[in-house]
Amino acid sequence: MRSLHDCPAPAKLNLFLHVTGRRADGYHLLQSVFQLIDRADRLHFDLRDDDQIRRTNDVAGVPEEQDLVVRALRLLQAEFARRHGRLPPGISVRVDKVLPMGGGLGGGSSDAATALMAANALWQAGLSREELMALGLPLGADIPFFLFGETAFAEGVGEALQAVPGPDCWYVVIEPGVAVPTPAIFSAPDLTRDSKPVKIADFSSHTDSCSTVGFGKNDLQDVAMRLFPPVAEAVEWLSSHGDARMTGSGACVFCAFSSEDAADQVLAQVPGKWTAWKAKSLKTHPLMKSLLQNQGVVE
Ligand SMILES: C[C@@](CO)(OP(=O)(O)O)[C@H](O)COP(=O)(O)OP(=O)(O)OC[C@H]1O[C@@H](n2ccc(N)nc2=O)[C@H](O)[C@@H]1O
Ligand SMILES: Nc1ncnc2c1ncn2[C@@H]1O[C@H](COP(=O)(O)OP(=O)(O)O)[C@@H](O)[C@H]1O
Repeated sequence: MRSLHDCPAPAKLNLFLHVTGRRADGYHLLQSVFQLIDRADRLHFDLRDDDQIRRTNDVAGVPEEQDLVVRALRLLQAEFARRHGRLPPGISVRVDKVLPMGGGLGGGSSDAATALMAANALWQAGLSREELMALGLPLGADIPFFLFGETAFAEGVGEALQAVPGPDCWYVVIEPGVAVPTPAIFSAPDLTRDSKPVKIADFSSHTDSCSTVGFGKNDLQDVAMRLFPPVAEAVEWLSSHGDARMTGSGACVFCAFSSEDAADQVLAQVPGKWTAWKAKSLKTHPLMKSLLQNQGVVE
């Protein structure tokens, strides 16, 4: 197998996100439920005749050397060399972006996770899911979740993951048109940093219907709304249709619905100044069966 084309890198939503403390190194301790949804970037991988890792297309705002995909592939290539005493062939990768950057949808992290899964299969590198998660974590706190591949209750900085049944919902997502830089939110003096820890069972008892998906809150939302008024505007508008909240450190805002029709009705009313779309919750990562478990990889 020399190629893997059209590999999805799905987005995530943080159904709630609590900041419960701060580590000695300044990173914040979180509790969150990460939900995969069926809106995705698409990545295409081709083995090369040399040993270079190259991105073949332009991605606005992301130079090749900084792309999490390129950096993840180079990390895995070095790990392969450490284990096998030789470099595996290089990879040319094309990254077709659909997910907005700085949107709180985890696009960059998901791209990197998909790249790790694809290269692990193309090189037959044989790393386990846990080994890939450990390799990806230094590049981004959300990368382990995408490799975990199912709805997860996350703690720590997002690396301590436990599977949890998520609600089966349709989501309307609004892109407010700003990119929120994560550091700006975490460094704000008025950020809530002392939310009381919750238990998985507290969340699980709220997952039977989409109207009760509003367990907890997003502690990053008030700061994001203050610093980025378009986020506040989108939250206010969507709140008139349900329990609207921001995902991650923003900027995207979402609301859950129990049917596609209900989502369509709200989507049709979203003011034209915003990009908005609907997405369905995913129980598992679309590459989970084929790549992560190394079963029947499709070329
Ligand atoms: C908060 C989440 C929830 O999913 O937001 P999104 O990125 O998805 O919006 C993520 O955990 C974000 O993780 P990640 O995307 O790796 O954050 P980075 O951009 O590396 O973090 C930028 C900066 O934010 C601060 N930071 C980040 C994560 C964290 N748990 N505590 C922090 O204090 C640190 O100062 C860090 O240097
Ligand atoms: N492949 C990539 N896709 C998106 N962003 C990337 C990528 N590689 C690096 N980045 C950087 O990561 C930042 C965060 O992007 P992203 O993960 O999409 O947002 P968020 O963390 O808010 O969900 C971007 O602003 C960009 O500078």
